[in-house]
Amino acid sequence: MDVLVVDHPLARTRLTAMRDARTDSAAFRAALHELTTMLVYEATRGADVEQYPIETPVEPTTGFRVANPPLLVPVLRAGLGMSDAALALLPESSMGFVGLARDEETFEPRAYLESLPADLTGLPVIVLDPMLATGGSLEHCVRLLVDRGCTDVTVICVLAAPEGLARLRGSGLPMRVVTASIDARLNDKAFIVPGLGDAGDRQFGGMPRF
Ligand SMILES: O=P(O)(O)OC[C@H]1O[C@H](OP(=O)(O)OP(=O)(O)O)[C@H](O)[C@@H]1O
Ligand SMILES: O=c1cc[nH]c(=O)[nH]1
Ligand SMILES: [Mg+2]
Repeated sequence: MDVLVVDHPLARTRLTAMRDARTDSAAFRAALHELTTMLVYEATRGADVEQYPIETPVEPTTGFRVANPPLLVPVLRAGLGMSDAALALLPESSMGFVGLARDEETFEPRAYLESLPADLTGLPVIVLDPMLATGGSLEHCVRLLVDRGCTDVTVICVLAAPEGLARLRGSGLPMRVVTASIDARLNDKAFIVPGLGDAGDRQFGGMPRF
């Protein structure tokens, strides 16, 4: 499983804002939006393009467009904060939605929404979720996609724990991961350390559990 760590200086400053406990929800959402732009930009570097003729005000030339725009799948809630930035860079993309809430006793994901095309054969998919902790949520999500025939999955997250990466690797599911950081470990509540807390709560409110 390929893992790309995007450690561009401007990505690091946005990640720092997200980690900082003093950052309020509005600033957290703004940093996530900007960081997502950078992650999607790097994740799509190898995307196939097709050429088509255009005319500048001066003369005809060759234009380029993404040959097969990916389906974007934010994992609710926290992935919602990445969807606007991804869709802005990939305006021809369509979107699917998966809603998962991790049980904070068992750390297993509970699914509450699955809105995906029935057949994903031949369609690349970009999954958006800021946090890869135990990997249970993203394994569940990627399995939904692979069960629908998808063979080209890119998971974009802000932070990845080594434990989550190992779980995804061990799942044998076809995917690559693009992240801004591989953090040190999980704590005894399965939160990423040093992490940034609960990415859903920091965007949308909620009670701290870490
Ligand atoms: O790798 P895991 O151990 O499965 O944990 C990661 C999941 O936890 C967070 O969502 P959460 O369940 O808190 O839901 P939320 O987005 O509604 O806050 C996060 O956005 C991931 O989906
Ligand atoms: O550190 C973590 C782990 C799971 N979910 C989060 O939002 N943060
Ligand atoms: Mg949460």
